[in-house]
Amino acid sequence: MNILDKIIEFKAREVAEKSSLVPTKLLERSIFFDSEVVSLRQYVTDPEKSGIIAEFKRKSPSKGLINGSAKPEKVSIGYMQAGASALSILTDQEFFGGSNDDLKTARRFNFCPILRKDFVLEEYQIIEAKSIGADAILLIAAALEPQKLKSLAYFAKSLGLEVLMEVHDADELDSCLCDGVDLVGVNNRNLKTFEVDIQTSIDLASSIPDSFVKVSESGLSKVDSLITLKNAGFEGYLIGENFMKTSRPEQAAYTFIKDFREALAKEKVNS
Ligand SMILES: O=P(O)(O)OC[C@@H](O)[C@@H](O)c1c[nH]c2ccccc12
Repeated sequence: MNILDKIIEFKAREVAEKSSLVPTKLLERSIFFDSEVVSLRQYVTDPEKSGIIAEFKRKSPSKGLINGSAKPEKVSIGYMQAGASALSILTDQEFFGGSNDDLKTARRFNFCPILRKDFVLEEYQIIEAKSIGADAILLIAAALEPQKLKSLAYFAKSLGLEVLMEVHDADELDSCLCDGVDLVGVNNRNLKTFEVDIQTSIDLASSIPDSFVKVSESGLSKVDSLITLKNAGFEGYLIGENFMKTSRPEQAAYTFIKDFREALAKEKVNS
């Protein structure tokens, strides 16, 4: 059984348990439930912004512990001050050390789009995402049957949430793309083998129709890679570990975004 299968199996049990303990009626009473959604799509494509979706991630199955002491309030505020377009907050506890509280904390301190990073299998989790203050959810093609992914995407839309659909190859893209999706994320990391290669994004770029915002995810640590991705049509760049592995993720984001902006300015002058 690969790691993705393991996560899905665990998550299915977790959701079944949670939904029997906390009914959706209760989730719908949250103060966040009726608050307005901040558009991830809009912030990522805003030419004034960097396009970087900065992620709060304490650990991962591929890297183990990444940061054991980071505080979501400090890091999320710092990420946004550094010039990130949006936040991605891991809420999976078992495999990534995250929590719904991390996302709620980020929500309280920031006005910006927040992506709930988790393994969504059921509508229940989408209602939950809304109840903790998320603006967008992730739907992973490798974790869902195409019909299920599509129906979850439309359900998210019906709650006003935006959808980032994650793919790893052309088959996933072809079978899952639908207009319930707002952004398409190409994961450079194969969730089954953990191999990382930004060529995955480059290869898929031209197959993603222009009506979807293109986001490249994972393994991004070099400004040069972002420039290459931008030239290939990507407007969003999801970065976690490169910031989180340092003792001050917000400072790492600041330096990286500053360097990215300078490199872009240079490119403009030279072209
Ligand atoms: O830490 P990285 O290599 O910068 O990657 C961030 C993000 O792309 C990664 O955390 C991620 C991409 N898709 C996921 C699905 C579930 C959990 C995590 C992820």
